[in-house]
Amino acid sequence: MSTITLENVSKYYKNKRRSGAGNRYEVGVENINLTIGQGEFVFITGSSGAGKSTLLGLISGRLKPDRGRVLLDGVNTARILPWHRERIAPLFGNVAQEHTLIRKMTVEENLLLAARVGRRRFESEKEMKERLKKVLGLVGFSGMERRYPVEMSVGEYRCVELARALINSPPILVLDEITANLDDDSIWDIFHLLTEINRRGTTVIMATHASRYVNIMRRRVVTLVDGQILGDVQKGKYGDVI
Ligand SMILES: Nc1ncnc2c1ncn2[C@@H]1O[C@H](COP(=O)(O)OP(=O)(O)OP(=O)(O)O)[C@@H](O)[C@H]1O
Repeated sequence: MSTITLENVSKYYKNKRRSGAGNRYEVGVENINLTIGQGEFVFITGSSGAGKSTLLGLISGRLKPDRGRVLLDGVNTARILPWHRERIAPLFGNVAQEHTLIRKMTVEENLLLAARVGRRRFESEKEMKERLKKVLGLVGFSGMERRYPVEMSVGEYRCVELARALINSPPILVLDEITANLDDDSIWDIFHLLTEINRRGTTVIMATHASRYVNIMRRRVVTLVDGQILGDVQKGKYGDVI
């Protein structure tokens, strides 16, 4: 079980566009206080540049806060010694905004690579392949092990990335804009899939612009504006601010 807590967390970037006496730093997020319990389904919303990707990076440990603390089950992740960081990585299954399957590898090769470098210990190659079959079945991709990324639609590609994120059975999924550029049917398929994964106990944290779907799903909605949380509403709607 993993509870994520952010206490007064800020993240700044060096401002590359600075000219003359402008700001030296760009705000990624500022003074974020947020707790997400195991098994929650949370949408992170906000306009472009509001800080969604930064927040997801801080949650999954990809980014380090400049101020404040990120706690996992009460343990400050900054205090975890480098050689113990590998304990954090298996907690998160990530799907990034960019497409990240390896083009020259089949679906099976992509997923097995993630299983081998992931820190979940499979007892045997057989167990790993059984897990591969299971996650491909879950995303509706049974029997497609030999396909290459170029042979897939964007929606199928996203499902395979989800399967890859799930192969090591992480308790938390962190998803950044994974339904961008998908047609309605594919978006629905992914939301149904995520609902099912969440029903089985996995925390789902998802940055999205898909307002229509957020409004239908009625889950917790965290709204960011200029790097700050302006809304955090259970069974919320897109753009709810409190
Ligand atoms: N690597 C970086 N270097 C400099 N500034 C950055 C960097 N990454 C993000 N920023 C800035 O931090 C702010 C928040 O960016 P972030 O990508 O987290 O927003 P976002 O809500 O995910 O946006 P989008 O919906 O466009 O993906 C923006 O002003 C952005 O320009």
